[in-house]
Amino acid sequence: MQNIKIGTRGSKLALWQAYHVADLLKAKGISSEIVIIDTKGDKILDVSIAKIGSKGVFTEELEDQLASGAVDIAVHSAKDMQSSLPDGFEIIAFTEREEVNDIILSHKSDIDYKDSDKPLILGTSSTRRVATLRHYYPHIQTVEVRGNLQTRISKMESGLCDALLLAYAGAHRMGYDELIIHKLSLDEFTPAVGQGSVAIEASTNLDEGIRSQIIEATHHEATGYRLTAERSYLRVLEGGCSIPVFALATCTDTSLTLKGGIVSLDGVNRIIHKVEGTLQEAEMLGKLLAEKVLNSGGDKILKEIKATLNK
Ligand SMILES: NCc1[nH]cc(CCC(=O)O)c1CC(=O)O
Repeated sequence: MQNIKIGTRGSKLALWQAYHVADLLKAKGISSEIVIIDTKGDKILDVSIAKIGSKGVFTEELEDQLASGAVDIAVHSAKDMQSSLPDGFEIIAFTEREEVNDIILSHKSDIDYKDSDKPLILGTSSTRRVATLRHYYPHIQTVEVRGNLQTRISKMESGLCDALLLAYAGAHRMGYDELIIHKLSLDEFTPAVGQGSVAIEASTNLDEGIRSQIIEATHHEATGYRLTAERSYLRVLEGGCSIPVFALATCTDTSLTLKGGIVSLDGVNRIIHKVEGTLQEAEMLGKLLAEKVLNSGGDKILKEIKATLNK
């Protein structure tokens, strides 16, 4: 087996993910090396992702390297991946998912976000989190904080906000467990599609033997079914990471439950539905959920969101 070249962004979280994949490969006796690639999303730090346009800001440059064969696979946060990949690329594996919750992270341990008498400023850059806060906790003020986790924490320390609203997976992987002061409920803060899993992307021209060995070493089957359902939902909503849609699939050995919906940017309208079926129906369940959400007012919310973001 040749040495697998793993393409990744250079942020600390991206490198954690790449080394995680390298470890999974190594456990099956496959050697690899990590190749760092700069992306547009890494370079443009002063414009919100929602404004750059989410399509491929973190993936385009990686795909160029996959296409040229300079790297064999690219590793991404599954959450940051478009629901439909450009022709010639595919996700070949999803690693076992981490806990999917959103969390509040702060040096101040006395933050009670449910107490509407206490002013609170939360830093986040996700439209889903902002809209969800407006829906459940309208007393909380939000401020946009971008950049990697280390940058966000230093912005918080310099007083931009009291706390950060983040994914548990990223905070945990970066070693910030001690600063996690609240774990948010999955019913309120239903996560973004794919949150907590690492996706492995390849060119459709990747050698079949190499491809199957990589899958064998890294793919987690239950996570795969869950993300297939969630991503199928996202594909219909055409939601990149800038649109506040959310979905979370859970599964047993045979069955799959998919809950998800959409929330208006002002937080006023939040629609959520649940569908159930077998693991093999994952793709169909995503479409079924999308149909339910769109038919119960989601179509109107989606239209409003797109009109606002395109302004
Ligand atoms: N959008 C940025 C991003 N992409 C993946 C993670 C965290 C790790 C994960 O959810 O897989 C984060 C940070 C965050 O949302 O707090």
